[in-house]
Amino acid sequence: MKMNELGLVYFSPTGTTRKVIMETARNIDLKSVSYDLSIHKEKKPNLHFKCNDFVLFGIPVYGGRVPATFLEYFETLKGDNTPAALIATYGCREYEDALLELKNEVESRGFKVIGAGAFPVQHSIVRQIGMSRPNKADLKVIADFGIQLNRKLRNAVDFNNVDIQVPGNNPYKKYGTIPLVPKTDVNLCIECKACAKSCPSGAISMENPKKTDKKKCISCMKCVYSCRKKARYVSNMKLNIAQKKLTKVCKSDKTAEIFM
Ligand SMILES: Cc1cc2nc3c(=O)[nH]c(=O)nc-3n(C[C@H](O)[C@H](O)[C@H](O)COP(=O)(O)O)c2cc1C
Repeated sequence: MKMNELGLVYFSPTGTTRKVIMETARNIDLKSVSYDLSIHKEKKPNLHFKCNDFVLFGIPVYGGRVPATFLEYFETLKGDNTPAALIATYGCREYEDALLELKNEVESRGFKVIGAGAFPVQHSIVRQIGMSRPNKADLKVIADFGIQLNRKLRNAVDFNNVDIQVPGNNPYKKYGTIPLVPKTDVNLCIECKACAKSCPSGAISMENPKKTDKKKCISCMKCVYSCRKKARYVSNMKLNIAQKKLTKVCKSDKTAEIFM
């Protein structure tokens, strides 16, 4: 099949999903165009792809699901029987219904899923879990995923008979609320507004970046990671509770699962 362009459509508040998607893309022989949907946009970009494009969709798993904020951008997403592959990164607990939900969402908008991968990585809330993952060995597995996709694209005449199965249940898990809204240390904050500009859900006030709308915050931790003054933080008490809970259910040595 003569292919055109590689579209990278992803949500990556703390950068891990981006790392995984880039490593995959590096092994696909197509010119790529990135759509980072983890930056709040009042106006949604038109995400229209042709039948000979290839699209990699990348998400972090939130509560066993696709982040709802990412799906808001799907209003303007359209494929034309466009081949696509899915990447879900997760913090070594479980990815539950996330891959199945992502597959159903993209296929209902004109894409044909030809491969998928679930990759355990460092947990963005409790960083001791899966610390420093993806590591060297993980990156090798991720690169190999890209190589397999590239081979599939080169060898196929069409993808009509491809039927990738991924784990998960439908109805999906209910979205839970995570009571971890980062705060601002007013003594460290210099009001540079970097957090407000980069918040994926527009929860931080542009006029007063020390103010966070608790209802809009999705606890993605982007503001905590991106504040150069380290003024954004989650209270130690709440973090300790999360750490205790998550340490029991996460396994830092989980391995990647590839569906081809
Ligand atoms: C709000 C929230 C919910 C999460 N839920 C899960 C989960 O259900 N299972 C899991 O294993 N990891 C979970 N994680 C960890 C992330 O999936 C993981 O750290 C991911 O790689 C972060 O991606 P990013 O660096 O691209 O933002 C969650 C993280 C956040 C912030």
